[in-house]
Amino acid sequence: MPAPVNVSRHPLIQHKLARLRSVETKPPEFRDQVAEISRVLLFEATHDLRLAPTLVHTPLTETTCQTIADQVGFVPVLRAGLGMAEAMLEALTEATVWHLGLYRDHATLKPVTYYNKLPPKPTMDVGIVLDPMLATGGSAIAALDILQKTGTPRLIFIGLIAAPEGVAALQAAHPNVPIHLAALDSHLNEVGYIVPGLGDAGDRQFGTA
Ligand SMILES: O=P(O)(O)OC[C@H]1O[C@H](OP(=O)(O)OP(=O)(O)O)[C@H](O)[C@@H]1O
Ligand SMILES: O=c1cc[nH]c(=O)[nH]1
Ligand SMILES: [Mg+2]
Repeated sequence: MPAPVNVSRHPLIQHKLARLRSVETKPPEFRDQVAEISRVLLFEATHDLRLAPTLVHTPLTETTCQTIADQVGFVPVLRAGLGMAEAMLEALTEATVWHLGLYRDHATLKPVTYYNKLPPKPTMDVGIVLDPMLATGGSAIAALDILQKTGTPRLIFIGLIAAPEGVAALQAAHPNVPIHLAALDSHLNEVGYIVPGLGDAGDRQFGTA
């Protein structure tokens, strides 16, 4: 049985997705919505990180609190994953960021790697691949293949919008990797775009359309 696919049911996510999808939404607001949705998804996706007891002095007394014991590495898939990583770093400031440059060839729809800042050996307990769009699944699979080779013990994928075709392909290639999403859409169109989707997530964040 593959790891679960979690599609957030949070009303705030639904509300913000409406703005994200709208063709009227310009890059500044688009980036804000990517950031806010990403932070909520991070909270959901990291619900089972390990904790360790830590002694804290409050103004009144000493008390034992819990702090995150797992070392987390974010792997944003450039370009579109960048906004997700920045937002998540604000929530989990101790995380490491491993940039991974992939683009999808327009003719073949296959991913092409152009930048890889991942470590050769495992340095983190949990590696989280970040890419807003899971379309054919080729880019997410390639990112997880590369991350898996580092020997990072626990892997997670967080995306904003997926097509059923991408989810099926990712589950087949990486059955142990949980998938966290804001929305699972209807299908891919004839040129591999998610429908209804939001268009090109990189272009809409950075104003390059
Ligand atoms: O599931 P797939 O079919 O592989 O498609 C998804 C990929 O396409 C987009 O990247 P794009 O190639 O547009 O690069 P960009 O982020 O630089 O715009 C998106 O951010 C994913 O990385
Ligand atoms: O719908 C899609 C598919 C791939 N990449 C995007 O940015 N959007
Ligand atoms: Mg793009």
